[in-house]
Amino acid sequence: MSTHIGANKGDIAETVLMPGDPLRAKFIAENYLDNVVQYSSVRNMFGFTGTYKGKRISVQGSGMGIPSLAIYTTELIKEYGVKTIYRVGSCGGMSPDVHMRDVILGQAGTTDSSIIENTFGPNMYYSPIADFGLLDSAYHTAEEMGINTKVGNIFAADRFYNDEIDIQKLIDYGVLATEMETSGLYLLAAKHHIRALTILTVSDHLLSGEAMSAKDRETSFDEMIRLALNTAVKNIEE
Ligand SMILES: O=P(O)(O)O[C@H]1O[C@H](CO)[C@@H](O)[C@H]1O
Ligand SMILES: O=c1cc[nH]c(=O)[nH]1
Repeated sequence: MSTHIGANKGDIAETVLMPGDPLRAKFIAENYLDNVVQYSSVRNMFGFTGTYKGKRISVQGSGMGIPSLAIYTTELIKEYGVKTIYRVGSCGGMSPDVHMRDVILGQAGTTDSSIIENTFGPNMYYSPIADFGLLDSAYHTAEEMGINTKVGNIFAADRFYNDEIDIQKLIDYGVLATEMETSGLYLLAAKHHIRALTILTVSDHLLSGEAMSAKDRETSFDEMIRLALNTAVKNIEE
């Protein structure tokens, strides 16, 4: 067991899908994986291992925000040997070019989180980016599956509710959508030399004010989940 994950060594696959919502983790495990075993319920941040198309895959909730994601990501890597993480999240569309239910591949993570500065110190503006191999693979897998994707910069916000930030400036600079984890995931992936990719579904739109229900955020992201799983099986080596 690690501090926040109630699994034994070997219980967790080298490839992990990581939604923020632990109930989305449960939904993915129950509806998409075979031979499922729940390895953790610590803090109700559920984790499961099963198979998809014969390949071993785990699903682990990360919670909301970079501090929570960083706990699970670090323990998955350091305690359980995880090598590849796909974040499967909801997001708020920012750009007029993205619409409700669009699937977005996070090429890079902009953030107002302190994680960059508390890693590199002041005056070093490190750019956390996706693993290019996974990004390329997910993009082409989506094409094969007939899923239209948008690819670009994601804003990982430190606060969900923040009326003090210049959202319009981020939109003007091409940021597609906002969520709360991608920059932290990509930074930690770089630190620990693992692969990571964020795949998102637009659940809200900041320009139109449209918003999905909590139940839809838990259960209605079929395209994103199948894309993540199909990309994952292509990138598992054994
Ligand atoms: O749907 P998940 O994966 O939790 O992601 C988004 O939803 C949460 C906010 O509602 C934040 O975690 C944000 O990043
Ligand atoms: O607007 C949104 C929607 C989902 N997740 C976020 O973090 N922000």
